[in-house]
Amino acid sequence: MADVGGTLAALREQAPLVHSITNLVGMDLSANVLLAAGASPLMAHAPEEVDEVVAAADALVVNIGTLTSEAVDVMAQAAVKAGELGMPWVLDPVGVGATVFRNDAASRLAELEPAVIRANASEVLALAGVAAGRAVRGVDTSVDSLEALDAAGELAARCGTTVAVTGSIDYVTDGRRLFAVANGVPMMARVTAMGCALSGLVAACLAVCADATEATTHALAIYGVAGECAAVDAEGPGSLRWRLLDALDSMDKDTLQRMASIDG
Ligand SMILES: Nc1ncnc2c1ncn2[C@@H]1O[C@H](COP(=O)(O)OP(=O)(O)O)[C@@H](O)[C@H]1O
Ligand SMILES: Cc1ncsc1CCOP(=O)(O)O
Ligand SMILES: [Mg+2]
Repeated sequence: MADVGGTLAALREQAPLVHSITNLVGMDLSANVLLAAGASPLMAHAPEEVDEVVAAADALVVNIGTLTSEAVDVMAQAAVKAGELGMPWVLDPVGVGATVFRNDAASRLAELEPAVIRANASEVLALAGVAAGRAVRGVDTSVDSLEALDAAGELAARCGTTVAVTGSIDYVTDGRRLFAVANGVPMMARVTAMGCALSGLVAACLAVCADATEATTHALAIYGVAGECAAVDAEGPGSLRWRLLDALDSMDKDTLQRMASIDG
């Protein structure tokens, strides 16, 4: 595997433009995480401009968190255009399993060949179709990431994509290779849109690292290490949120290499 410090350096050197079609809750944090990591965010949702923005961007993230039927069509339009241009894109299927509408939208988008699907464990189980008997009530996971490991592998093989299931340990698999990232702190799950913003960072890393599974693993490690640095002086979720932005901004390569815990 390429080194994680090299991916952070490439982010800062190349400042990839990341087109985000994301939810109303997560837009602000997503844009700020991208900026702090060295990338350049652009949130654009209008069908009239989506093709142009995709053409200008280096990567795309599509997130179904606050969905409307118009938004699903725009997301599909952007994903198809990205596919035509060979540009990598990330699907974040927020809350899949909670409603039929979300299930249909997530399945439709997953068929459009995202380079990466990044989700929590409940969402991976639901999207893989192995969540029978487990009610999904909202956007937060009710199970540990390890419980979704097999489902992640099946989903990756079925969709021909890389799947990242995040949680206490993050797992990244393309159905063949498997990496485990043991960074991050539990309090990250108490800040809304932490996962959404992470999906944007995964897209940014895809733009600077050709191997989608390695790029994703590096994004998770960079974010998890930032979370750990932020947690040192955080008094609660509010200060963790802003401290994470500062930690991303000031992260140095040696600290990242020393703290990154990647197995596989
Ligand atoms: N219990 C935990 N311990 C360490 N890190 C965690 C924990 N729960 C979530 N995280 C981290 O929080 C970030 C968001 O992941 P997650 O909470 O799974 O996504 P979502 O917000 O989409 O549910 C990831 O970097 C993940 O590693
Ligand atoms: C609370 C909420 N409701 C719809 S989208 C959203 C944000 C979810 O963010 P994350 O999946 O990163 O926790
Ligand atoms: Mg989420």
